[in-house]
Amino acid sequence: MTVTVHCCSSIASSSSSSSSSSSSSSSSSSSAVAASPFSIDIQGLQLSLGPEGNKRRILKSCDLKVQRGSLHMLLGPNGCGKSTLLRVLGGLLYPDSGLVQTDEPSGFVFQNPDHQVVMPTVAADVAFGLGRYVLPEQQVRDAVEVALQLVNMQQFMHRATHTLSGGQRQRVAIAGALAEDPKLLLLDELTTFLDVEDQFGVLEAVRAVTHARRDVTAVWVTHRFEELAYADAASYMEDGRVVFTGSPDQMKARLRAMGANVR
Ligand SMILES: Nc1ncnc2c1ncn2[C@@H]1O[C@H](COP(=O)(O)OP(=O)(O)OP(=O)(O)O)[C@@H](O)[C@H]1O
Repeated sequence: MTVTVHCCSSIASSSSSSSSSSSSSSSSSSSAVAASPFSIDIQGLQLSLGPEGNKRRILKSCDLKVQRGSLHMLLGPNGCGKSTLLRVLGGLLYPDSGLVQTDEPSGFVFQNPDHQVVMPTVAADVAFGLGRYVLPEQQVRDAVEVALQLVNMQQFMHRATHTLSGGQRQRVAIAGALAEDPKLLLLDELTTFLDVEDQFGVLEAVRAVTHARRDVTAVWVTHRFEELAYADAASYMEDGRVVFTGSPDQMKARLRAMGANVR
C-alpha cells in the first residue's frame, strides 16, 4: 500500500490525479512533520497525468526536503514538472505513489494577479478568502491588517485594487493567502509580468514573511536566476525529478557549470 501523508494525517492513495483544493483527510495522526525541521518531505513521488488510457508520467521518483521557515526556490526548464509538484504540495493533485509530508494549510498564489485580485478594494480582496469561515467582523479586520502588514501594504488597505501596480497586486494576492494563516505558501512564477522594481518588492515581501514567521515556508517557482539572491535554498528539477538542492551560491555554481549566464 502506498501511503501519502499531508502534515499530520495520512491518506492511503492508490490512484492518481484528483482536483480537490483541500489537501488532506482525517485519520491516523503522526507528529512526523511537526517534530522535524522540514515543512516538506517528499520521497519517491510518482504522478501521471493525462486522459484515462493515455496518461504520461510527469513526476518520476521525485524527492525534496525543505527547511521550515525558509524561502525555497524551485528552478528548472519548461515542462520539467515544477508547477505539477507545487500542485501536489498544495493537495490539488494526488500522487500515484510515494511519501508526501507537508505542513498545512497551504496557500497558492499564481502568475497572474488579475486572476486572484477580484474585489474592488484591497481590504475586501484580502478578506475575500475568509468569507467561507464564520468569523466575527473584528477578527476578519485584524487578520486583514496583519496580512497587509506582512507584505508591507497596510497603507493601501482602502485603495481601489484597479489602481495598484502589478507588484502591489501580487502583494495583495499574497496577503489574501496569508490572511488564512497558511503554513506553506506556494508561489508560481509571480514575477513573470512584473518590472524589476515590482519583482524585487514582491520577493522582499515574501522573504520578510518567512523571516518574521518562522513557521511559514515559501516555495517559489521561477525562471529568473537573479531571484536566487533572495532564497535561503534552492532546488533544480529536470524531467520530473529534483536533481539538485543546495544553497543559492551552490545553485549558481551549478547553473554556471551548465552554461547559464548567472552572476
Ligand atoms: N493536466 C495535465 N494533463 C497532461 N499533462 C499535463 C497536465 N498538466 C501538466 N502536464 C504536463 O506535465 C509536464 C510538466 O508541466 P508543469 O506545468 O508542471 O511544468 P513546469 O516545469 O511548471 O513548466 P513551465 O516552467 O513551463 O511552467 C508538461 O509536459 C505538461 O504538458
